[in-house]
Amino acid sequence: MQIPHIVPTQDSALNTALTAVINNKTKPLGSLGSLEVIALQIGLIQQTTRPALMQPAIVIFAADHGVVAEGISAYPQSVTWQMVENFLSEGAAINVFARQSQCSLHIVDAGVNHDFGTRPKLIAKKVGFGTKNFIHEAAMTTEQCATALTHGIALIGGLPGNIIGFGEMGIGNTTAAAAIMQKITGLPLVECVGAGTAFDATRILLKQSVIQRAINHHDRVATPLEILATFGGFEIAMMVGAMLAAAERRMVLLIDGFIVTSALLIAARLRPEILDYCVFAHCSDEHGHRQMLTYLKAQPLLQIGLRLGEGTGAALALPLVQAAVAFMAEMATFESASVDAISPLDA
Ligand SMILES: Cc1cc2ncn([C@H]3O[C@H](COP(=O)(O)O)[C@@H](O)[C@H]3O)c2cc1C
Ligand SMILES: O=C(O)c1cccnc1
Repeated sequence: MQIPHIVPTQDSALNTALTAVINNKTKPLGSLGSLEVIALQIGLIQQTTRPALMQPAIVIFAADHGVVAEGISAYPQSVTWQMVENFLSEGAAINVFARQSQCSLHIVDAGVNHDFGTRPKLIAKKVGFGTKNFIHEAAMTTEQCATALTHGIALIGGLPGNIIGFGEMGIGNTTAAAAIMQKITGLPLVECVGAGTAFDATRILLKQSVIQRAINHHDRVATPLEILATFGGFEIAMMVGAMLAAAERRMVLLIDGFIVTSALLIAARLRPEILDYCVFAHCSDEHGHRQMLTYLKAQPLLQIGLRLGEGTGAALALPLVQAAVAFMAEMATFESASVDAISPLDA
């Protein structure tokens, strides 16, 4: 398997040209805040002073986790496939928000512990019926990890647009994401473990001790791909492949919450240039997400107490990203609108 090659977006001449376009719009300098940062970023990604977003898509990667046997989630594993059914019948939060943001939604079975049969609307990329319990053995084999990455890479070729939001579904995956976070960032485990779907302190303590035992058990695991195969999930590995391929294709990557960002931690360790292509939709209320974002030097767009996943933060932030590109394309300049620009004394 070939890890996609990603080109850094930095280009000082284009940066200057884009900054001039942004600053010539009829507004005080810098007054559109984060939208200006995103407009500049997308101009650099698309290598143009006239960026445009087409056919936005959100892809939900679903899979199950063997570590649920340790009681780390408040919900049973069956919820994963039941929620996939809910996505397919358009009843989940992400269906509502994707409709509202007018983006297409794609659901991938990366490794759910359920036989869905043949379903036209479900993208069947099942690597296995859930991962192994990583407290005893690696969650997946090296081959399964490579297969998941390869499927993720291939999926991107089937998308017509130039912006992709990442979402996930998998009972137990906040435990996998917390383990990945600890291994990649080196932060103390207590900083990495949050409640997930649970709300009782006892379960958080249980999660911490399960992950600590697993980390001790797999004490030689060090490279990003080893970390992914040992502690990850099929949906997380498939997201890593899809993220790398999307950045290679110069798409905008809309990053959702805690689990999606854990996939990005792996992708960024493999290809640091990927961060040039990422827009961070929100800061989740999941304990640990803020620290992950700080580690990646990321500025999230929203902080509205979300802790759901599914790509809901990405769907909600999409209109803001579209607004950034729209103001570049549609706002008048000081010259075209005959508005007096900044006076030379203050310039
Ligand atoms: C009904 C329901 C819908 C969800 N949609 C996303 N998640 C979120 O919660 C799960 C992770 O939390 P934990 O690690 O505690 O199991 C993931 O499936 C995530 O996408 C859901 C969870 C539930 C219960
Ligand atoms: O931040 C997230 O994406 C998240 C948090 C809790 C549960 N599921 C997802």
